[in-house]
Amino acid sequence: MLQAKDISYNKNAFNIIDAIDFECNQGELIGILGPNGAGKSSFLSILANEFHQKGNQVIFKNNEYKKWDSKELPKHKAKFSQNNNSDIPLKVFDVIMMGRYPYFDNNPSQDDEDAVLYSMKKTDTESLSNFEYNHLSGGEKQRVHLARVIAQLENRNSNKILFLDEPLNNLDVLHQHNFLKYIKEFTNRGNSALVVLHDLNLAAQFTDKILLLKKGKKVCFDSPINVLTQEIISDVYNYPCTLTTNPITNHPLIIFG
Ligand SMILES: Nc1ncnc2c1ncn2[C@@H]1O[C@H](COP(=O)(O)OP(=O)(O)OP(=O)(O)O)[C@@H](O)[C@H]1O
Repeated sequence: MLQAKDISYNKNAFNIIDAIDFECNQGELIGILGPNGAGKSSFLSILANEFHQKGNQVIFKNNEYKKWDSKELPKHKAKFSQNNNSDIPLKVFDVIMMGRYPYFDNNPSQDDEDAVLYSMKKTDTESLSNFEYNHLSGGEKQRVHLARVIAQLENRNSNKILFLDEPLNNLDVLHQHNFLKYIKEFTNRGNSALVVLHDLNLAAQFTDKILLLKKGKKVCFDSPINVLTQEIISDVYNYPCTLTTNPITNHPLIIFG
């Protein structure tokens, strides 16, 4: 559903992304991992059509982005970015409703209201609905923006894609797990998700494949069991680690130190 070939990105003669091939199939939850500065956010932005460079070609559902109708595209793909505006003088409900702007001109329909209610339920933000967004804690603000992107893709289209850049920042353990469970449910319905993560153990538990980056280059792109090895992880992160098996989930469990 998403193909990218030979993707590069340079700024000020610095190779941020260096000739990466990438493919995401329908229904996959792919983790993008790597140390600080590896190029994860930049690569996600290229795949999501936010950063452009001549020669890069990204095909989404058999079409280049430029061939898509600009009003239709936001109903098939949504992106959660790391740096969301932290000062929005609106109630929480209205901030989440921003995700529905592609669907209406002046007044939201019942479908739009339902999509907001659904996304609030999935992010545990229902009780915040009437609160001033600006008064929320960091983790609550994060959940509101996650609700906004969930609401954006709440429609009858099939084969949708979510781009999530560090969606778990500021979330406590309950909300981290609940959000990833929701993303798994979303991909199990035939949609796809690309998620930049720093927590390797959550990546081991929830993703189908991991793209591991270092200094703008692809180190490997494979199933978690093949990527999360002691040799690869201690080398890429430049820190010693031990691999064992999570006794509850049976997924790889990485212990650093
Ligand atoms: N406009 C720019 N000009 C020069 N360098 C840039 C620019 N944008 C990003 N970079 C550099 O590109 C590299 C990759 O940045 P990016 O944000 O994609 O990394 P990341 O893997 O997401 O990092 P982190 O885990 O710290 O969020 C960094 O070294 C960053 O300093």
